[in-house]
Amino acid sequence: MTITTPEATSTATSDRRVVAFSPIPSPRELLAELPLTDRRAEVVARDREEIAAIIAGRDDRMIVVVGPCSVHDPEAALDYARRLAPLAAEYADTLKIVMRVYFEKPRTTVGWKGLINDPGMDETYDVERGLRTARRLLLDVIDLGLPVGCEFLEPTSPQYIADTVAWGAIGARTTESQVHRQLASGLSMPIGFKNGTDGNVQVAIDGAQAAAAPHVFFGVDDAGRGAVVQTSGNEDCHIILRGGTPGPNYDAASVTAAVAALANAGQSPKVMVDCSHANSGKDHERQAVVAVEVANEFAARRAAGEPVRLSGVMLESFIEPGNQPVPSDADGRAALVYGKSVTDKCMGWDASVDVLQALARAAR
Ligand SMILES: O=C[C@H](O)[C@H](O)COP(=O)(O)O
Ligand SMILES: C=C(OP(=O)(O)O)C(=O)O
Repeated sequence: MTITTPEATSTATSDRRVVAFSPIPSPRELLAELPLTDRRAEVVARDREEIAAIIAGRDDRMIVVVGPCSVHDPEAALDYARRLAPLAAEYADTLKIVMRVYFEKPRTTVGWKGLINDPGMDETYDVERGLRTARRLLLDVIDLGLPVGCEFLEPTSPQYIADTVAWGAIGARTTESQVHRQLASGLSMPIGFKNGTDGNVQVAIDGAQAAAAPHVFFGVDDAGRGAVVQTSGNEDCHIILRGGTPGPNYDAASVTAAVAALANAGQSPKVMVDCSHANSGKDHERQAVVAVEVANEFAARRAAGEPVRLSGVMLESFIEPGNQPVPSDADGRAALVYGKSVTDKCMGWDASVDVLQALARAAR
């Protein structure tokens, strides 16, 4: 790899704060090395269609996006996928289970930005290894029969992985960003826009509306060249209620308000509820309470013959409950607890099984 230093490229006014440029393989090269294959492509396309049908109200199952807050150990993530796959098959008549396989973490200020950015959690930022590890894991998860859900954060990273992804999210910190709305307009899978960290739901509705429109913007092509990107717009967008600074927003009044605002904007009057983040007060044990509450509302409305307003839920779940700090040195990395989040607190596996069962019961 040739690292270009600013001395080689800078002028008196450019790159004064850039330390280095480190080239990485083009998307085309990585996809050739780790191909999706026709068989997996069929599976991804079918999963995307099913998820889009639920969002549009043509399929009355519930989407459940469940998995770790972030992937830091691909082995543990695959172990989790092996546990989840049989449940996804068992509940397939009522739930469309999608595994959260999140590689890009938006930070409130600074912190570890995820496996693609720093796969060793050692500040070596081996992005090439991160991309390769991420893509390998995505293919392995698909091979277990699970659809994959990712948050898209870096505007060019989707070129390396998006062909494998059945559902995507734009996070609370970027939902108002034009760059991310443009990106979503060209992505091939359904996309959920989170409400803002301040609790503003309208920005998510605006995001979904902006992403449904065609856009022209700067990007890179699959050879990694700078390119003008023209998109046709993504009609399969929806909003995700994740709570905010003022508190949770999964209660009936908040959902009613969001559904009314969606109808006003001409969008599908259905919401996904993120049971974690500000809806749980970042308390992983509260996620189960939130999930059961929203699922009961789902069941009650359906039983009363009223329109169902919930298209899905999101859960942060891993093998062990809680979280642990991102290690700061090699000793810390060696002492990491297997299957435990290094970002937000997650429900442990046993609690997750109970919640999935409760959701399936409610949806039935
Ligand atoms: O979901 C993960 C976190 O909530 C998000 O990345 C923000 O994390 P931070 O506030 O710890 O930076
Ligand atoms: C960062 C996340 O959520 P939010 O954008 O809602 O904070 C996440 O789901 O990992």
